[in-house]
Amino acid sequence: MKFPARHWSPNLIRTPAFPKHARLINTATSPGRLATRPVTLPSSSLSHSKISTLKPTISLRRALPLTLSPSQRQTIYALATPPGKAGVAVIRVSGPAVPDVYARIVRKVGGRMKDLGSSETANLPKPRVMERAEIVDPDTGEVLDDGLIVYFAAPKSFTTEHVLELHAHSGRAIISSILHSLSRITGCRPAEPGEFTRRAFESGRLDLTQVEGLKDLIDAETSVQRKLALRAAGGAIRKKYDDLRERIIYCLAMVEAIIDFGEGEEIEDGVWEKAQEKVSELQSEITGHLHDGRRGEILRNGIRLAIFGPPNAGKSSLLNFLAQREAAIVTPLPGTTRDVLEISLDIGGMPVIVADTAGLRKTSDLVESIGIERARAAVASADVSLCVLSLPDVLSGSVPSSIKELITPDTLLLLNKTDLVDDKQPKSTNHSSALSTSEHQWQASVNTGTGMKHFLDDFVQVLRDRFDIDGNGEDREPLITQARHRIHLENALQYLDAFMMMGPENVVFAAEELRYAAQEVGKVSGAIGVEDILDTVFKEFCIGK
Ligand SMILES: Nc1nc2c(ncn2[C@@H]2O[C@H](COP(=O)(O)OP(=O)(O)OP(=O)(O)O)[C@@H](O)[C@H]2O)c(=O)[nH]1
Ligand SMILES: [K+]
Ligand SMILES: [Mg+2]
Repeated sequence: MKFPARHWSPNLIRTPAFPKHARLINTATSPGRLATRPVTLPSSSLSHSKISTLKPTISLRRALPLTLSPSQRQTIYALATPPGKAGVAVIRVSGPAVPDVYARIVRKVGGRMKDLGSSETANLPKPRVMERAEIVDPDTGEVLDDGLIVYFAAPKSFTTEHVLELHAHSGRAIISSILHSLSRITGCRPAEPGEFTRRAFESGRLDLTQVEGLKDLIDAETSVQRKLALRAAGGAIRKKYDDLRERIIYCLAMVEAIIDFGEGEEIEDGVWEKAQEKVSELQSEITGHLHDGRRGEILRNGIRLAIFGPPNAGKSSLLNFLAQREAAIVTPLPGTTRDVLEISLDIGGMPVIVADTAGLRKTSDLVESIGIERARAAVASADVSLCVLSLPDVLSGSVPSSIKELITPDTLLLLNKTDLVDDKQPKSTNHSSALSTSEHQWQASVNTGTGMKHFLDDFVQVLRDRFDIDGNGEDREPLITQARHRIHLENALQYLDAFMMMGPENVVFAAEELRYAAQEVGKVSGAIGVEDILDTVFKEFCIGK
């Protein structure tokens, strides 16, 4: 079979914005879209075993969006700890002017006064060793604070540049005098939000999933979030995306071998089929990740739990019990709660955003009816819903059907006010088929506390099971923890789908699909440097990180 000459193929690429409707553009007139380098193949005939050593046209190395060489860069500084009165404040300085900064504003306690103003004569301290030092005004030599300093020599630092950390006492006047001193040293300027981390990324020390993990680690409020973030920051997620990308590139290498040599001529038959087989494996794997019930994203952002039910069932009382404070108004008047009240809680180590809602009933009150609409919307958008009913109402069959309709097998059901039932034995609610559909139900009394410990323990376990928190093993760890990852994986899948629809006669276009798929996966880790992705990721950071 003859294939078109391939020399034009790198110039013809499709705009990723329209994956379904191919549009060909020329990279010669649209520079920077896709860089490819030619395949170097051994001149002898190829066999399957040799294909694995092929160098495909996408570099496996991280594309560095570095624009300035380290020596051209400015030195940045920022307060790395929260501002305010505290024992210690850390001011971080990173960049080529660090030796100068050290020479001019650090003075060893008990040591000789240094020749202020000359970096040439600066004796930089031993890296990674904390030293007691005075921090002084660079012009007057006035002592600003007595603290500690630690120096990290390039490239063994977070940013891979020279880094100096000044550990001072955290007080407003001390911090501002040190920052002001730094501003007077040539080449130094205040850091932008996330700029230290951005330098770490640009130097290849961190990839984007690690950057996001770092941000999440700082923001983590529960142990589940911390574990998830630590895994990302440690590079476990990066490894998985790198692996996916390398496997796509392996398929691309096979397809490119066909383009260059033509099946049946110099390479064995069946290479096309082999590539299709591998791509189909990738398709189902990615589909599996996309159908993860948004576990990673939910655990990262918080499980949305909606409490709903008829008026006076004790929904707000339950919210207050979970929050351990009087967060919501509780009165004997039905229709007390009108708006959705959301509280973020740590429940059994999990981040849960609990929403208390207005009791559902027919009403002519305008405000209440808006509240009820919002309640329904909250239930519809929740990850987990918990229906509270009063047990006496259930036993007397007075639960309205409009509420029973909302109860599905996934709905958690708390039958409250057991204290109002004479016989304290748990009651069978089997006579109400709507209620028995719920797989998880408890009987308790929020007011007296009877049954509440059991409810809470069980409830935590249901959440842990539902979000697979105790599941062991790498495979159980969610791969997608950000909406951004999902978008890139969905795009990659579309390109793989497009590849699978092509026959060997379209081998050149098929290769392009794989190239795009690899590129999409690469965007997750930042292996493909796309400015707008970088800006979105880094703008979420605060200054000093
Ligand atoms: N006896 C008894 N009363 C309870 C129990 N739980 C809540 N109550 C009472 O039931 C009344 C209504 O409680 P709320 O928590 O305001 O009920 P709600 O479901 O939020 O009501 P709305 O906001 O009006 O829809 C209050 O007087 C509570 O003290 C319970 O376990 N036993
Ligand atoms: K009430
Ligand atoms: Mg209420």
